[in-house]
Amino acid sequence: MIEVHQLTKRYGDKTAVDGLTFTVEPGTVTGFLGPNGAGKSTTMRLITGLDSPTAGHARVNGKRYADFAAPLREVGVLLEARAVHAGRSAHHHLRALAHTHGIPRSRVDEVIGMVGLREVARQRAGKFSLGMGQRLGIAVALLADPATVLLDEPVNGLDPEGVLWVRRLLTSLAAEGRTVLLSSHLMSEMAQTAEHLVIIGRGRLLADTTVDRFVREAGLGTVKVVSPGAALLAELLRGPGVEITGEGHGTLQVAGADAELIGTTAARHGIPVYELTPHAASLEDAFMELTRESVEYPAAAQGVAV
Ligand SMILES: Nc1ncnc2c1ncn2[C@@H]1O[C@H](COP(=O)(O)OP(=O)(O)OP(=O)(O)O)[C@@H](O)[C@H]1O
Repeated sequence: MIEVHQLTKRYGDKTAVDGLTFTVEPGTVTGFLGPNGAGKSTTMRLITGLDSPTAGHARVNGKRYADFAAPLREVGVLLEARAVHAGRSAHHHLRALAHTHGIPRSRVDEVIGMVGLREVARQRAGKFSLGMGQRLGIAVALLADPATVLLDEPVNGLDPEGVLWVRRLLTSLAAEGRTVLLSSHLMSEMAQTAEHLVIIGRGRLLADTTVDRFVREAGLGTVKVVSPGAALLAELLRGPGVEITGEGHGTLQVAGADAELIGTTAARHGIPVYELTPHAASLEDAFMELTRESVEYPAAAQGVAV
């Protein structure tokens, strides 16, 4: 389990992490989301002892990272891929790490196989593609078979097969009862991999919830209605919080009312309905809605004063 309590990190005038409190439970993949500059990498660095907090603390399984006798065995970390000596081979790099941490050599071959680098394990890592570098970084994180895994943008540079592989790997690590914290800007990927979400903006906690609940509670879903009585139905449905578009072609897009309410209203007034199709919002829609105010570097919208 990862516990972050009132964690704060200031760099001069800049508060990168601001009184952050959350817990990452074992057994599920937790997605760590936030716009650029929100403080995700800083938080991960604080959890893994690469930086020290200005205030508050972060603990893994009840201990500060610095207090672990063999941290690699407790927490596997992928923060910056390619932090490998370019002249070394993947095999050499992993063997050196295994040697200094008392990990058996057989485990090196095992993780090389797990991450799919067997063919290139003896080549210099400096020649690796971005995706191969990511795979090596993941191999390092898993080398000591840790119970907690933190991965910052692990699918960065991976091809679709690689992305699918990371997804399966992370879900299986969580299913084994491990604690998995994953950051990624790829919302569709996050929606398929993570079960739980911690979302931050400008260093502060914005949401700590499940993916399903987060998307549902964003209330951005719409219902498509096809009816010869569309205009009358729209009139009946209109009210506070209900937004209706697309009238005039017998088709309505209704936001703020669910299919049950729409169907019941139509039935009560004897209006025939040919189609009633709910469209759930995506994680991306819900994320954009939540973080609209917290975007550190907003893109200037064309023709709109910002
Ligand atoms: N060493 C540092 N010195 C000064 N400011 C820093 C330092 N590290 C991070 N920051 C600032 O702290 C804020 C949070 O940065 P961080 O890299 O943690 O965000 P992030 O959520 O990981 O962003 P991204 O999604 O772009 O990777 C940013 O404004 C960044 O410029």
